[in-house]
Amino acid sequence: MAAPMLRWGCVGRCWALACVDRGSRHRRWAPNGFTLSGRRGQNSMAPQPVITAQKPRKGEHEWAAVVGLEIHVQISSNSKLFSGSHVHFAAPPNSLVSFFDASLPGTLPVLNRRCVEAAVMTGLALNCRINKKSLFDRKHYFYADLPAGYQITQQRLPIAVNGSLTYGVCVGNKRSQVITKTVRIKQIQLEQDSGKSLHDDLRSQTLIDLNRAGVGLLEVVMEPDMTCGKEAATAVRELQLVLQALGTSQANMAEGQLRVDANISVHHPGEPFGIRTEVKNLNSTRFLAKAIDYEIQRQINELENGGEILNETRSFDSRLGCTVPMRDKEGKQDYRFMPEPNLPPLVLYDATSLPAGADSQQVIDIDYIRERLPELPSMTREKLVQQYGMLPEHSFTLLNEVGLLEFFQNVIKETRAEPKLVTSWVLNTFLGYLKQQSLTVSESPVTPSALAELLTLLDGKVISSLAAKQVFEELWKSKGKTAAQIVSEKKLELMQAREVLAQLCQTVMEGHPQVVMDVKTGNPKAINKLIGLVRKATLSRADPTAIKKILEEKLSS
Ligand SMILES: Nc1ncnc2c1ncn2[C@@H]1O[C@H](COP(=O)(O)OP(=O)(O)OP(=O)(O)O)[C@@H](O)[C@H]1O
Ligand SMILES: [Mg+2]
Ligand SMILES: [Mg+2]
Repeated sequence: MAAPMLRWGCVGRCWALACVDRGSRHRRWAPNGFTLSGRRGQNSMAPQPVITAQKPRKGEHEWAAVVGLEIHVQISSNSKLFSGSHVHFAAPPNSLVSFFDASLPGTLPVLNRRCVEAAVMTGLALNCRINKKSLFDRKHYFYADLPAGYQITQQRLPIAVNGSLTYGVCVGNKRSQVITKTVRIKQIQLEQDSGKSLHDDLRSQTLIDLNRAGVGLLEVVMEPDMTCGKEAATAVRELQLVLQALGTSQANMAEGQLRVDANISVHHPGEPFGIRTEVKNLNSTRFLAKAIDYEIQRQINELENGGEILNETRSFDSRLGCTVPMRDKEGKQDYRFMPEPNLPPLVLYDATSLPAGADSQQVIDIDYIRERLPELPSMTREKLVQQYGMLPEHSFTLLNEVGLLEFFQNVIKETRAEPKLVTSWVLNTFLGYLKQQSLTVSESPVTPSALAELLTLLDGKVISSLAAKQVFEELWKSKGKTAAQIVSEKKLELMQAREVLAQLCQTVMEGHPQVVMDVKTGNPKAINKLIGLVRKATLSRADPTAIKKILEEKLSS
């Protein structure tokens, strides 16, 4: 059979794949669990819009893709889940290892209260039901960086279940439309991280660093409600913002504090879900989206060619942009789960079950935590829209770019300019410069105070908007100078003196009698030419509205 030709196309609001076989069988894939003919795939969450621009051509069949994520989140805590060892990124190898972390016989786990509180906070923020009783289990597998031969996790009864995460996907030509989606959270479980294996190919050795062994993790397991890389990446970004707002994890993907395993399958709409593959350890949202879209395409391709999908773990090769089978985990693992004998059930309380006179240091009160939850990103965005009249998509950009919201709020605090003007400058000019030079907000040469001063000058009509752009460019180049200094050095103040402007208008009119005649004989648009000439004579330092007013007066007299 000839290899099928794979074609990508953007159908309306999300990328979709059309898989076209030159033979008689044509199939195509539509995002969101919907088929291109509009029927919903199984198990999909709350109604979501059908995303389709074209109907399948005659003879074409459809594919639906299904994506479910397992996310390992490193809990922000000074010490490990069951030992007092410190947690610190990039410490010298094996410098943060207690006897328990190294699984020395006779050592016992002591549960870290902070990790439990973090799990409860995260569960509540993700609308989960918090189990007042949860259990710890041993999950066995053999790997050199797991000295006990098992990981302590919560397989039978996890701490939080049945939640949801709502996220907004920005779509459209200018990403100017926000579609709200929800993914169900199956469960959140507390578990230990493993150590790290460092392979030294030169000496054919594997070195083990146990600093990470026993660090507290939350495994967030999502239901298979997503359908493409973009949705998954956006959901993960939202989760990251939630965790950071709660302070339960720094969720820095580059430092391994948030790692994603993506489960992916494809099926024909109306049929049961297909066999899933699991792409392990994705540590950036960009790679996550790429890996998922590649894997969907690969599976369709495989099935179209008469092949089959194996229930296997794969890894993403970011250099080649493809997924490859992982050699170390072939076949279905038998984890031989068993109850952890050294840890009693974890019991939590709420207002109704809290024993009278309970020592608050000894118990965890779910309601106490719920009442103290900080503001979550969805609320922050809502406030931005209400307080500043901002478009929803702008509130998404402000939160998504690291440090941008704080920058914006500092500018607002220090300027007299209207919030709309600040929003436009921060999101267009400032962010545009950052992107062009691949800089982060914290690396920006322009401080919030400098931009605030510039916008105050613009708002007060001390400078024109054209001059403001010039001042911004100077601010960017000449670190340390204030906007006022640049305005005065470059003589960019708006020309305010009416007599001077009137004189300039008079000179321009006298020099261009034909244009004057055009305006007077019924071509009002010709006045723009005169305005342009006066502005040029003022080196763009005059307010075009003021010029227009003077010219109109003169032309009508
Ligand atoms: N047919 C499917 N297609 C895509 N994703 C699926 C499918 N069925 C289940 N999933 C997703 O696979 C994940 C299963 O995770 P879970 O932790 O329950 O099991 P696991 O992957 O077998 O265990 P482990 O934690 O050892 O990786 C969930 O995120 C779920 O949404
Ligand atoms: Mg799992
Ligand atoms: Mg898994």
